[in-house]
Amino acid sequence: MSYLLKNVAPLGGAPTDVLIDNGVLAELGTDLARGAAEVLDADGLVLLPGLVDLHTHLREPGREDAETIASGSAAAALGGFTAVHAMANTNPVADRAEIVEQVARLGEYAGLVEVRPVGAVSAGLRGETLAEIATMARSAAAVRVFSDDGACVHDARLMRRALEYVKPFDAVIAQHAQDPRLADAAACCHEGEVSGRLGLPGWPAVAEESIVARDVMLAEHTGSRLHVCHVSTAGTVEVIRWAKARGIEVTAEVTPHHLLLTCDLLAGYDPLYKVNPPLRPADDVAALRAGLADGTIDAVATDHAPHAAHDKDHAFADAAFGMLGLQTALGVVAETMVATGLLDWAGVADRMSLRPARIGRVAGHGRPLQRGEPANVTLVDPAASQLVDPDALVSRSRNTPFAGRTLPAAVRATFLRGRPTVLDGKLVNGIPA
Ligand SMILES: NC(=O)N[C@@H](CC(=O)O)C(=O)O
Repeated sequence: MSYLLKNVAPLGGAPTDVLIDNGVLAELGTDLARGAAEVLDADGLVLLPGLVDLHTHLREPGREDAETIASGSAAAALGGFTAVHAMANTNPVADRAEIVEQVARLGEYAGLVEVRPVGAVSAGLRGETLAEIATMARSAAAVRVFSDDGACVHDARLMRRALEYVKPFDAVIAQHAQDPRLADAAACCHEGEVSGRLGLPGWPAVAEESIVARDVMLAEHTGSRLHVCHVSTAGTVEVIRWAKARGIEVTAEVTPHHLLLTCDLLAGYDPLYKVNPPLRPADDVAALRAGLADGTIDAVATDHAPHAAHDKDHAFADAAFGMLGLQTALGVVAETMVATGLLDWAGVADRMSLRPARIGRVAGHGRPLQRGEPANVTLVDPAASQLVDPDALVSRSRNTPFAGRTLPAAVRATFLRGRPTVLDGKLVNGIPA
């Protein structure tokens, strides 16, 4: 099947026609002949390289009540993604070849996005001994991102070893930066005025910043690649800016929710706003936006963290950490970065596709929109808007913090290797069972 996108704006630039044929962008130009292709009127639509998420919790194996690889893949495709990285904090933990290979295989069966498994850094995410990094890197899943996300690799010696170990595989350590000695187990919100007012134990910003400062020095010492997950404070942005200026190989991501929401939302003790790292004050949000705009923060990553109602609907202190993100990410970025003039659509493509694909070494994704490139692309209507209705999301969970908000822009179509997974804003093959 081939598709002719009529009058589409690649990266928001001048309108042109794009022919998708044989899995690739076969032709770009004005007034292309339709031939046997199905024509999609793309007037006013922006063509982006398919979005790539560095940080997705798909919950399979182990918590299929909250999400499966198929349901999470469907949410991703509807959100405009063509590749996602499945975090390792599953049950069993993805700390060896059999598990990462199974995750990749289930992703292929679902066939909606490329599912790139993340391997654990430490065995069982316990932070004591290294996981089977080499066998995961050499396995059929060819893991290139390793992370204990949900837990910090807090032991400096283990972190140093992990950085050294991944280097020959050109892989990266994605660190959940949070010193467990500074952010104790009971902490559940930003430490500051808000934690005092609500009477909740808080996480100080320095628990994140001190680990990032240490890790960039370890990355410099080892000459390895470090990636900082979900940056949440202005101080972390400063440390990364300094490290990059020094030539250290560090990259970083920010989540959509940290770009939009502040800890003021916690006033009603609604557990939907409970997330790790926590929502921060407005000054931090402004610094995160500025850091993403100037490229200090390389990527937007969703940290899509589905939780079943029986884990999330509790008193604030007892509820699970995490928020859905895949289906709302682009809208939140459009609101916080495009509508504010901080990024144009080419900038969105860079932060949500090109750079994350490069960081994760995801072949065939995050490529320039040029003839011959794999047709992993998404069509966005920048003039549309979407009302977030939790019941309309295809995730198995409902824990979106954006319910009732109207977000700008809407994904109209997503193509994976030339095949549409989403058309007219709907899954081509319906919602997976
Ligand atoms: N980001 C989150 O709030 N939750 C994550 C893991 C984590 O605690 O970081 C999850 O797996 O639910």
